Amino acid sequence: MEVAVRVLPEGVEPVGSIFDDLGTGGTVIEDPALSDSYRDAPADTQALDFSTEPQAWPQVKAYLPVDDRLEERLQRLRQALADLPLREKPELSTRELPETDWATAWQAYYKPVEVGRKLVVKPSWEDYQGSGERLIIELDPGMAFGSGTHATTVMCMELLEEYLRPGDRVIDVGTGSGILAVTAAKLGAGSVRAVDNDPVAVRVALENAELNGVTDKVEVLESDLLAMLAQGAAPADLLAANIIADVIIKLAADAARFLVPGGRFIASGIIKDRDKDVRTAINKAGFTVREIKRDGEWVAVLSVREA
Ligand SMILES: C[S@@+](CC[C@H](N)C(=O)[O-])C[C@H]1O[C@@H](n2cnc3c(N)ncnc32)[C@H](O)[C@@H]1O
Repeated sequence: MEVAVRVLPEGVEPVGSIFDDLGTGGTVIEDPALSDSYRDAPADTQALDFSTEPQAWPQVKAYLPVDDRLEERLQRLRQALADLPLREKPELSTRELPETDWATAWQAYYKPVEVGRKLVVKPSWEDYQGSGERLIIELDPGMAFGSGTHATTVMCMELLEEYLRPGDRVIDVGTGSGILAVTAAKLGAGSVRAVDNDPVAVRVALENAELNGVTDKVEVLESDLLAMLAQGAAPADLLAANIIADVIIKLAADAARFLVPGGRFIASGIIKDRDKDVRTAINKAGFTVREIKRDGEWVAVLSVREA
């Protein structure tokens, strides 16, 4: 059930706290004043629907399961709203929504994506009828980043296709769904060490390694960047990191330490305004930039560790 409370601006936070206490697990705030401030803004706000004149007060919405606790929760909500010391009483409305499996609704829009010359990313629940020439990366990204549809992932996969050599020892930093780790294994890497600081990503990456039958090659660890990969452990021939510019800058010196001379460093997640800063850090860490890929706002950089 959608529960909406229209309230004076100063009541938005208190209403949010009331919803928190009810255990709604999050709220939506629709603030006409905020929408008005976007009204004259250009291009990227065009998706907002201004077709109906907004009422003056903001609205706080939350969602409750329709179960035997609903009536008691609504009663507590009404009481808490009545107790708020506001100049005007908030207005409460409720609306029952059709049952949808929100957690999996996105799956309907996730289809196989061909990447580069030799790869295809296939959702685990979809069929793919290709010519049989592409390597299939089976994927269920769940709550982890890395479905193969983001420009940064695609550019990293294309660079892997181009620069990975059979038998390479690979490190994938910020593995997310494990998409780059699995791609590396399928392209012929000898071993892949994948790390992420998000335990959900670690679990999902392992599941995807299993789905693709590459657990003999892919190891997944929870780690802040390279912290859990002991210094002095086997060096790598190729290191990929699709995170964000600031993290790549922080990682560059360690990446150089982990790579053999001539080792390749694929860095992405770089927004184009930060491209120069990242390349400066990469050069300073002892790499020579060999290739730069761009797609819209995003940049990926392939560099090689100098001898
Ligand atoms: C943009 S996603 C990339 C996922 C996947 N590698 C891809 O190319 O699609 C970045 C991932 O880096 C992880 N990450 C961010 N900061 C990190 C850190 N300090 N150490 C390890 N992983 C990190 C995030 O949890 C996220 O899963």
